[in-house]
Amino acid sequence: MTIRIAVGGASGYAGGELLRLLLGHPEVEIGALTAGGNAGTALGAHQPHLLPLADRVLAETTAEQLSGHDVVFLALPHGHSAEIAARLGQDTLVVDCGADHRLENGEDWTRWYGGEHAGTWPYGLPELPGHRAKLRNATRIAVPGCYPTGASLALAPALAAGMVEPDVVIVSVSGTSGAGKSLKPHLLGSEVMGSASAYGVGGTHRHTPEIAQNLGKVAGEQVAVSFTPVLAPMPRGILTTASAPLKHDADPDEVYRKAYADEPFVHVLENAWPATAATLGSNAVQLRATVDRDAGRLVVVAALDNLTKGTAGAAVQSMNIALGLPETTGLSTVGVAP
Ligand SMILES: NC(=O)C1=CN([C@@H]2O[C@H](COP(=O)(O)OP(=O)(O)OC[C@H]3O[C@@H](n4cnc5c(N)ncnc54)[C@H](OP(=O)(O)O)[C@@H]3O)[C@@H](O)[C@H]2O)C=CC1
Ligand SMILES: CC(=O)N[C@@H](CCC(=O)OP(=O)(O)O)C(=O)O
Repeated sequence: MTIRIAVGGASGYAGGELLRLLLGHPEVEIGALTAGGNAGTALGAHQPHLLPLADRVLAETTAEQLSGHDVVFLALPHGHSAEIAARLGQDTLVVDCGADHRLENGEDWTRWYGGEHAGTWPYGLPELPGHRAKLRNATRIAVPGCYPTGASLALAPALAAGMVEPDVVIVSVSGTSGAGKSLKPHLLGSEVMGSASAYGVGGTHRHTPEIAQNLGKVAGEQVAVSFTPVLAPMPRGILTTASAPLKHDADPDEVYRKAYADEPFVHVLENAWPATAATLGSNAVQLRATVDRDAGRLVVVAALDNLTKGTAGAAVQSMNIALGLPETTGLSTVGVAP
């Protein structure tokens, strides 16, 4: 079977990671590649690591350019996917790496992103209960945000087991590629190098409602989420530390190992603590949970690559499920270290 794919936003970080993974996918043929202002230039000028595609010329991001493919990946800024998807038939699988279709509550969307909600699509985090089944045969998929992936996988097993109170604290350290390629004042090299800085402090980051949505479903009740993102001087990776008050005593190793026993991409570590370097370029999430007895809290640490499992890897994994391919096709769990 040859799956013809197109990538909207191929010059960006998420688009580049999608193409890196898709070049290694045995069932895929790469069709149209599009961009915004960089349309008309060669992909090699933006993605020098994607040598086999270096001479491809980027087209404008329009539904016409993206139509005629089996799968269209959209790695565009927020707000661009609904209009394009509406003009691609339901026989095309559209996988949106942006946030437009992740939230279920339209009021949440308007509060956190502004404007009208474009609707909710099946959510590309199959490791959360109930999601894998909804991805099978889906024709529209919303890829999770990079922070919600680590935070949700870190806390879901404990909340599902009733082990902790629905009142969680999450601090996630992210590499700079999480912010995309466009120039942002706080991301100038001289501001970022040699310094770690918190942002979106005080419950103001737009991933907070997405995390609360995921955890609330697992817990079966509303979960209070305090989330603080931290920018760190590294290109890729997210290290999340999550904690919650213990409700009853249980062995976290057992709870977490059981929850993820059949998951090919979630690795519950036994001897080491998760580190971002070990997940670079891989679709793996490393996790480990423990109990801080003096504080009466569960503490979980999770590491992933924001561009792989945090975006493009989740997109390819979700495509595999939707098309009935083995879920791990074209995806590696081998990282790069040191
Ligand atoms: N980076 C990450 O870790 C994650 C990113 N995402 C999401 O993926 C999407 C892409 O992010 P990322 O790759 O980081 O961003 P980048 O800024 O690196 O890339 C954006 C891409 O979109 C194109 N683009 C920009 N404006 C327009 C426009 N008006 N019309 C058409 N195309 C346009 C750009 O083309 P050009 O080069 O011509 O400007 C580029 O190809 C976003 O929605 C982001 O939120 C999700 C999870 C994690
Ligand atoms: C380091 C950094 O800036 N990270 C981004 C999160 C990127 C992400 O997951 O993107 P979505 O916009 O698709 O939700 C941020 O905090 O906005």
